[in-house]
Amino acid sequence: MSKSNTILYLDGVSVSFDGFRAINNLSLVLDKGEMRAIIGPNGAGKTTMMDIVTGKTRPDQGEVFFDGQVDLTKHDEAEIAMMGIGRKFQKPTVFESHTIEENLMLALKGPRSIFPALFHRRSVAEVRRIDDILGIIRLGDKRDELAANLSHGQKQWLEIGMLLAQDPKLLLVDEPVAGMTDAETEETARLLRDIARDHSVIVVEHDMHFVRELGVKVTCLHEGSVLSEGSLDFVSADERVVEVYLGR
Ligand SMILES: Nc1ncnc2c1ncn2[C@@H]1O[C@H](COP(=O)(O)OP(=O)(O)OP(=O)(O)O)[C@@H](O)[C@H]1O
Repeated sequence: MSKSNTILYLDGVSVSFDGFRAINNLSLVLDKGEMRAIIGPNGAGKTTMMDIVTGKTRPDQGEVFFDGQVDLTKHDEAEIAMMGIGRKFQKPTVFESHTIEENLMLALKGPRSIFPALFHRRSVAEVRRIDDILGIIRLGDKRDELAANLSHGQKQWLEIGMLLAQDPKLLLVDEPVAGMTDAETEETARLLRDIARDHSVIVVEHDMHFVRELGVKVTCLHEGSVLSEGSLDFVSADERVVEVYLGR
């Protein structure tokens, strides 16, 4: 299969830990601009797959390409992040004692130290970029509030905003709606759909109501490989998916 027009291309990828194959001949292709939902039971290999993409774990075998041509197995975590793969872990890690705007400024500045990031004069371009991100993450009216005062769901949105501030091409988002209210969950689906208009996105999630709201192609992983792939209706009707995951 051709890699051109793909943002992520995994073919025949395997990785073992102490002889146990956590990822087993996994092939998964994400087109440029696509948003994909990844589902599957505990231990299916979802986190390990993301660890391989971000360079945290090296595969024993297989091809892992980003943006059609970059061989990710030849790069380390820091290089991969710089190339434009951003990852959001499940637990929000915002700077609680800083305002929403300061959190976004820190993210815009990336690896620079906190002091200059917070106290240098904001350029017009930076202010505009922060305005855009605040709009996308539904926190436009909370700019000067402390992050500590946000709800759990809003903290998740802020962290997604911090990811956007680094201008990634591909976002990996791990269980974004765990612990959110129903209203926040639905808003998160809309928010990610907005982001997916100009980014490629992979969302790992167990909440099937949320996955339905995303309205994208679904991949179900099981024992380190793809068990089923297609629309949510197709995947949920797959007896093997019902047996190992949905029917539980
Ligand atoms: N560093 C490691 N050392 C040993 N085993 C590991 C390691 N990382 C993952 N595993 C094993 O690999 C398998 C896949 O784990 P992984 O965390 O990728 O699954 P997951 O689909 O993300 O599950 P969950 O939904 O619970 O997050 C599991 O059996 C896990 O115990």
